[in-house]
Amino acid sequence: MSLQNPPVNSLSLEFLTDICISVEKLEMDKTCRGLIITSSLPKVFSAGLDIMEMYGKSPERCGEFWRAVQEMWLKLYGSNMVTIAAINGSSPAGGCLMSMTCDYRIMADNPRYSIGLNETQLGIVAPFWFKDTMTNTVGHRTTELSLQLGQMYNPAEALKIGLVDQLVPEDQVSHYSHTNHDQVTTPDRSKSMMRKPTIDKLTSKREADIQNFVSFITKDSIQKSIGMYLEMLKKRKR
Ligand SMILES: CC/C=C\C/C=C\C/C=C\CC/C=C/CC(=O)SCCNC(=O)CCNC(=O)[C@H](O)C(C)(C)COP(=O)(O)OP(=O)(O)OC[C@H]1O[C@@H](n2cnc3c(N)ncnc32)[C@H](O)[C@@H]1OP(=O)(O)O
Repeated sequence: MSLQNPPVNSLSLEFLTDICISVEKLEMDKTCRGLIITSSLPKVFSAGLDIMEMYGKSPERCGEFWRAVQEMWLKLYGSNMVTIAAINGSSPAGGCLMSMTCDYRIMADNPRYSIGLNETQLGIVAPFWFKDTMTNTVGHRTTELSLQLGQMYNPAEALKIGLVDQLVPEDQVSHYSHTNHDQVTTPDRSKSMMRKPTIDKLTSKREADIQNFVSFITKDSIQKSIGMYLEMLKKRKR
């Protein structure tokens, strides 16, 4: 599955819906045992959630958006396929979350790329299931430090903390993700045994999580920080 939503593969409601439909189709295809997620765009795996979906939108629309974010996570984290993230560019926040849902992460060894949960930098708190996914990937202490600082990691740092499993030359990410994943076997009951408690936690709190998100994101103070962050993103470009 090659992500293609220019300019930066931000996860809008529409794009998330497309991703969910694609994963569902593959999941039902009995001939398909594995899924490699990568990006068709240069330099960016995914810029994470589309910030425009969280800025100036109605509570109803925000709720619909958040349900789609949850659905993407539930489908990928609970997938019965072998899943590999071929991270061929930067992958902040929701992009990092998406790659952490996979069984194995291969990243391009380019120091200009970064990956991590940077929500703190936007003035928001990472939702509990983002935190749980990271804890399951890199452990409690690293997650605590990482979330408090909104830390982004270059590929070497990401490998060191176990946020990615393998670094490969940039032009070989696709090759390695198709051929070099002996460490990942066909998902059996171990995968669901390891992930089920985390999945059940969100499933049982899904509606409350949507309500929390909507009331948090529509607050004036949060809207103001998101607006400032958007300005910063645009200025940084000039
Ligand atoms: C108390 C708590 C109670 C309850 C808690 C409940 C809920 C918690 C609340 C909220 C949780 C919300 C979770 C959010 C997770 C996210 O994923 S937020 C998104 C975070 N993403 C980012 O910060 C990424 C920002 N982007 C970048 O760093 C760079 O763009 C990137 C490195 C990806 C690529 O760089 P480059 O190739 O140089 O591209 P540009 O920076 O020039 O960008 C091109 C244009 O794209 C626009 N853009 C970039 N990222 C986004 C995005 N995520 N969404 C929308 N638009 C984006 C950028 O502004 C440029 O636009 P322009 O061309 O200027 O119009």
